[in-house]
Amino acid sequence: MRYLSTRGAAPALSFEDVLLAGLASDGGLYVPETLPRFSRDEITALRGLSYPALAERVIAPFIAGAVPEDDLRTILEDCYAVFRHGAVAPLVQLGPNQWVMELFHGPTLAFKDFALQLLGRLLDYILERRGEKVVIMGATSGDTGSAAIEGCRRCENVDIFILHPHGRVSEVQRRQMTTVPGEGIHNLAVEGNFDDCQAMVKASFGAQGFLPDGRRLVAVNSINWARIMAQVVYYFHAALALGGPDRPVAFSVPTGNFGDIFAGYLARGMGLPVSQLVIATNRNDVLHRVLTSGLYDRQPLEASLSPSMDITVSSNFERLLFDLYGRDGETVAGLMRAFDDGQVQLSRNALADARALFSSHRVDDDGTCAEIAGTWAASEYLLDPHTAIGLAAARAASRDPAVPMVTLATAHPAKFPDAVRRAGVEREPALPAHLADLYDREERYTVLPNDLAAVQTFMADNLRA
Ligand SMILES: Cc1ncc(COP(=O)(O)O)c(C=O)c1O
Ligand SMILES: N[C@@H](CCOP(=O)(O)O)C(=O)O
Repeated sequence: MRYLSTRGAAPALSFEDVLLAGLASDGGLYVPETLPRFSRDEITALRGLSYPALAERVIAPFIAGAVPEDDLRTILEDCYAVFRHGAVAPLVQLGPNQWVMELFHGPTLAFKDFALQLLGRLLDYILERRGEKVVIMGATSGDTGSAAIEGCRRCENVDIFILHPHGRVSEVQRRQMTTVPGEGIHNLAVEGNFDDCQAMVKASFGAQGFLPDGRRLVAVNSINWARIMAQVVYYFHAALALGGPDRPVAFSVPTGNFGDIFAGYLARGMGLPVSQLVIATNRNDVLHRVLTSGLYDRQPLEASLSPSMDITVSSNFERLLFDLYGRDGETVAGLMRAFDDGQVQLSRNALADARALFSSHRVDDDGTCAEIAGTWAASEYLLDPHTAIGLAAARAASRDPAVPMVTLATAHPAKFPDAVRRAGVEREPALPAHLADLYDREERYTVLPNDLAAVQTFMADNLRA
């Protein structure tokens, strides 16, 4: 299996090199040259497998022998053993054919653990084999940061630098990142927003000369292909649990960087009968606007009750554009240049194809609170604000009522107690036991100006030997 850059001008790489590369040297994102395809019988044969065994079957074609079978099995078993629910990703029914898949039973209480537990272990394994040290640089609007730190903190061969927008993540999210002890772990609170942090990460991948000793950056954001690959698995898990492949399943996905829903798009491309993919956005609705009008444009970022989705430059949309434009890297590079300058108008064909693949819905803060309150009143089920957006979009979507609709529950409500309170729900969401003393732990982070040179200087000065 080889991986191609969406901008067509970087060399094709193997899985191992893609894992370590993050962003392609031409600024593009890596995607597999061909998508593995499972027949209906092959999907049927996946029924009843444990989560790690299912993960092994789904991702083995992408890893393509970079990790020997037995080692991959051990890695996957270790990854999902740390989840606090026997089903790993349990499904909860909230109404007729209305389900949520709880993706928040990992160590940091968000869906990011599914991929970052794996990414950390794969990195550890491969860096040890190569005898190499790397520098992890990531941007977070709240959840990727703690999941990356938790997934990678035991890796001997990495220093970790996570940029978050100062004052724009929830207190629980911040404490989850900043209370993890470790000499090689650095949290940088940037006086800007998530887009600024993400732009600094991408710029740094493009010019890594600021790092001493020829060290290289590795990405933990969903620009790293391994993140997306791991997220494909839970679409299979849900569909198989609800009667697939004999029955189609629909998904509603709270969306920001377009990584999670892109994994669903890939699952469909791999043969899973996915009848519908609903893009659920908050007020930062670039993806809803592009599907509505075809105009992919940059708008100012606004803070919302769902801070993890406060993103206006949606990285993985580029991976979809690559497919929508016939996998023509030069065209995608041109589109991304135009987007960087302000806006892109999708062609009539690309827009029609995008609309055939996805529907979309925008939910503002009032709609988020109404969904949290309504679901609590109807079912005594507590939603976090991101999942609430997904569920509100699932209810609003025009759909076949005979097809199960699964909303991805991307975070635990205890990460966002303020939003739950604002929704008028009196039940205080409790943190699980392993985080019960989170507010007593000592925090460590550095506030930096919204300035690339300041961030890069801090990184270079604080690398371990
Ligand atoms: C809780 C939560 N829900 C939804 C999302 C959106 O996921 P994606 O960026 O993959 O679209 C994020 C972060 O990205 C998140 O942290
Ligand atoms: N919502 C994310 C933002 C980063 O997205 P990623 O999936 O590309 O890592 C977060 O919580 O940090």
